[in-house]
Amino acid sequence: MFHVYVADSISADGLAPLLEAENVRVYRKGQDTDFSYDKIDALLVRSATMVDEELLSRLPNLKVIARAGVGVDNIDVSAATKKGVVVINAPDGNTISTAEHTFAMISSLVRHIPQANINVKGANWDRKKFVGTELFGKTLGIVGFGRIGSEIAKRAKAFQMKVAVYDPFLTESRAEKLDVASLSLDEVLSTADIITVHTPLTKETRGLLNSRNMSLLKNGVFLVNCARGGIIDEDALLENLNTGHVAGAALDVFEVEPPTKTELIQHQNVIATPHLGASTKEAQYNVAYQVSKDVLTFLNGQSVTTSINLPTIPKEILNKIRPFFQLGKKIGSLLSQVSNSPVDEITATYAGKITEWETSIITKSVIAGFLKDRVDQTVNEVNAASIAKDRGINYGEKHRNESDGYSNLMEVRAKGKQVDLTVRATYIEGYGARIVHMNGFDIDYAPSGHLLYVQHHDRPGVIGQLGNIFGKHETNIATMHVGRMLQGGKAIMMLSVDKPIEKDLLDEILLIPDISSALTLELP
Ligand SMILES: NC(=O)c1ccc[n+]([C@@H]2O[C@H](COP(=O)([O-])OP(=O)(O)OC[C@H]3O[C@@H](n4cnc5c(N)ncnc54)[C@H](O)[C@@H]3O)[C@@H](O)[C@H]2O)c1
Ligand SMILES: O=C(O)[C@H](O)COP(=O)(O)O
Repeated sequence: MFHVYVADSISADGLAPLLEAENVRVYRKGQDTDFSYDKIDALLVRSATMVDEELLSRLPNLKVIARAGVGVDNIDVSAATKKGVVVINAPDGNTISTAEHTFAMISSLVRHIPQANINVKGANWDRKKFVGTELFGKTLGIVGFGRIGSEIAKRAKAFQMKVAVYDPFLTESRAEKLDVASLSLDEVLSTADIITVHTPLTKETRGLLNSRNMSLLKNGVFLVNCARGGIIDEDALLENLNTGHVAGAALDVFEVEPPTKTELIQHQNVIATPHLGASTKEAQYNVAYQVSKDVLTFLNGQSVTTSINLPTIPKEILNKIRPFFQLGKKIGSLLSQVSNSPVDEITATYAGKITEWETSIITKSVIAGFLKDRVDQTVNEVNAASIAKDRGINYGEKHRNESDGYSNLMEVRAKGKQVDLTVRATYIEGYGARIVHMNGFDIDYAPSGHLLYVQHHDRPGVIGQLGNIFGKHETNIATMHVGRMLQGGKAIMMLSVDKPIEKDLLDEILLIPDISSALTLELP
């Protein structure tokens, strides 16, 4: 049974996939109290809950954090990553609602609708006080031209506005396709009549509009922030509102929520909403349904494509690489068990069809498999890189053309001062994963279950003696594969058996004169 804790107010209809799943129990904050933090497998939040190191330390069993929305600035993603916790979000479920809210804010701002509404409700009729500005023909500056920014541009076009955009990641072809002028930030600031920001909040975008560059703004400009508090510096904004350089501001988000800067909120030319961009029935259903389905998929052992801290791989490709991903874990574990001295470098080399796909996640699975039994914490492809770094293990990957006749080939080399191990493997559709090479020996075996790895001399009778010992200990040999370089030279053997190999059996095998080493291996 999986335990899911819903920490913020999330649409109950959208939670249906989790609520209806037989292997999941959902606990909602304030409603269900019969749960313990140490059992929670998945945590669902919006922007209210701060998922910091302290909260993470109270959730030792946590596997996934789901943000029912876009912004993950309330989640310490790097702390989650270190703990091997996957972070997912619902990137497009609230795009339309937020774009519509932004446009409602722009219209309200330039026509003073909120102020006029209060005026009329106060039994006044001050028509002269609320003379507005038309949108027609004006330039809308959009800073951050992703999902929401581009939806706003479409709406601005319908109002016959010109659109000037700043986004360092915007390609020329996309700007052309959406018929917007792609400019520098300073150019947007100095030409637009209304400016709206739609970037995530990052260290680069905090204070993106600040006291320095606000001097470039046109006199009488309107500013809008429905993205994240802090992208427009609030102190600089207040100063420019007070001088009248900025004619008005529409704010849905604040540096601190609820906002504490009363002078800014109370300013007669500021209109404000309490972080309502995504607050529609439709958006809330969309984001809740999207993350519920993804959390369920993830808990049931399948991969998801909306992860923040894993490479984003399309589902069809993910299905194709899944066998290699599993094989990567096995190879990592095999190398870890075979190497008896420290490894400080792991290199995965890919050849064949597999090089057409994203291989970085497979390399991370190799590292996770290698580290799994060596560290006292959860290791998976999310935190494998940071754990490897902490342990001084460098890793890398290469692609090469020659695949030794296999349609796909994976080679992993683990090197240290006293160790240099190489394993090659392939995956054959309908047949499964095979290790085809180990440390200079060609071989062919399935890497799973209870195995015995033997290094010996290729002499008559070795296999017979070994078989007798297994028979005496009533341990059935399921498969046996032998590899040698030269007749009568060094050779290796890989046996798979039906149950774990006991110590006294192993000790007897080691007494066979032509066997130089024998190592039991357990693979997933
Ligand atoms: N008010 C709300 O309720 C609400 C709702 C949804 C999203 N949001 C906020 O809006 C943000 C944008 O959402 P989205 O879905 O459009 O995200 P998105 O990822 O599709 O778009 C963000 C864009 O910002 C651009 N960008 C990144 N760094 C930049 C920089 N330094 N300068 C200029 N552009 C930069 C990116 O290239 C990208 O195109 C979210 O991160 C979230 O914080 C707020
Ligand atoms: O990033 C988001 O998705 C929005 O800011 C919405 O936040 P909310 O889920 O708290 O409304």
